[in-house]
Amino acid sequence: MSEKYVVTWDMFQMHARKLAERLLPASQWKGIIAVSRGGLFPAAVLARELGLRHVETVCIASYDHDQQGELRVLHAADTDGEGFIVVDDLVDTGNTAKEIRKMYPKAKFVTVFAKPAGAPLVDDYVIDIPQNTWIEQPWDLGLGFVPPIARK
Ligand SMILES: O=P(O)(O)OC[C@H]1O[C@H](OP(=O)(O)OP(=O)(O)O)[C@H](O)[C@@H]1O
Ligand SMILES: Nc1nc2[nH]cnc2c(=O)[nH]1
Ligand SMILES: [Mg+2]
Repeated sequence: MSEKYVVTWDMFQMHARKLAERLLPASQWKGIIAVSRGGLFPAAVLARELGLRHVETVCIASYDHDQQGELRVLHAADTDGEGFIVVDDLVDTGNTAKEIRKMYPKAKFVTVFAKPAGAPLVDDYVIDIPQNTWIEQPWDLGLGFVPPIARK
């Protein structure tokens, strides 16, 4: 990836809240299925904003680099997705989204960020990100010392 897009916690929360607004009225939903792990973060925001307390997970692990695209399902919520919001933090190639759609055909599948290859696979998302850009999520970052510009 040639570019980087750094996301802070407050921007993430702001975008996730915008997603929540588009999921009103909340009464239409039985609950949320978070695509763990990235989807746990927007799921918490949606659950809070929409007053939903039924939160399930689908736990997916990607294989090694030499087996790119292969996914292993470690745990799945037992439903066809009817009345559920399935949420992930982002869609990139769309490989994860394809698998999720097969598992929960009746759910509404949303993400906070979407790159062009994956965007057609989600029902809604908030922020467009170019395909060549790596999204740095706040839970993968930490505060660190930055040396003064003038220091040699
Ligand atoms: O559209 P794709 O190319 O499939 O990529 C999107 C997926 O990649 C990331 O998860 P990752 O597999 O890194 O695992 P994690 O959520 O446990 O960090 C992200 O949270 C999405 O689930
Ligand atoms: N953090 C992060 N995880 C990803 N998984 C697939 N694409 C991305 C990305 O751009 N950022
Ligand atoms: Mg993920």
